[in-house]
Amino acid sequence: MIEIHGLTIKYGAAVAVDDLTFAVKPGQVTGFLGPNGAGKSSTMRAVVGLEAPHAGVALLDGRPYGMIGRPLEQVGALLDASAAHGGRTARAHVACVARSNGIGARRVAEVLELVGLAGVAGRRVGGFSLGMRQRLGIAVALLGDPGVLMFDEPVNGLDPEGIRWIRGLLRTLAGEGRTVLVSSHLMGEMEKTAAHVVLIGRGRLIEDASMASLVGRFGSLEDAYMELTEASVEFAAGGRA
Ligand SMILES: Nc1ncnc2c1ncn2[C@@H]1O[C@H](COP(=O)(O)OP(=O)(O)OP(=O)(O)O)[C@@H](O)[C@H]1O
Repeated sequence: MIEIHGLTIKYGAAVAVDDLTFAVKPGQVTGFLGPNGAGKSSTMRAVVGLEAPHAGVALLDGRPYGMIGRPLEQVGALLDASAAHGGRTARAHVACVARSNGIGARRVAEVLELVGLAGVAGRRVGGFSLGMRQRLGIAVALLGDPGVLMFDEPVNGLDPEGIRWIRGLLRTLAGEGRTVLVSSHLMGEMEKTAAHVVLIGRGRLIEDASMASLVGRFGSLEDAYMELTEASVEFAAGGRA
């Protein structure tokens, strides 16, 4: 379970996340949606201690990230697919993270197989496509077999097979009773994947509802999104139709 209570994150004078409160429950995929700059990544970063909130807290199963032992076994996160060192091989990258968390070589091979990179594990990450890097980031997120998983725009750069694979993976992870939070701008894909939606705009909560209720009210997730975010879009090319 992820609990966000009154979370406020500022960058200088700019408020990126503004008194945000919501909970992400285990056993279902929760889509984390909102326009560019809404504060999704900042919120996810706060959950894993990469942002110091101005106010409020982000809790993992009741405790802040800094208070949990063996963090990789509690929470896995894909936040930035470009985070891996380009000069390392995929296997070396995952093994390096594994070693520093007391995780053995067998699990390294397992997660590389799971994300479809076993055949290229000896290649340098610098030569990987965006989709391959996403898969590598997902491998690292899964390394500790954590109960909480966060994926920031994981389908970016993935081919259709990869997008379908992610959909199945997220559903399977949630079906195993894990807490799964995933951000995306692809409404059609989210409608197929998530059972619950947290929608934010300008750092504030707009909607926290089941997918079924949103689709029931608006006809589709895209229509729900367009209507509910109308007042919160900061960047719209040529104005909004
Ligand atoms: N390190 C930073 N320094 C300054 N401002 C930042 C920083 N990170 C994010 N911001 C600002 O905070 C706001 C929220 O950004 P954030 O990346 O959390 O939004 P997002 O919802 O993930 O957006 P997107 O959908 O475009 O990825 C934006 O206005 C952004 O410019």
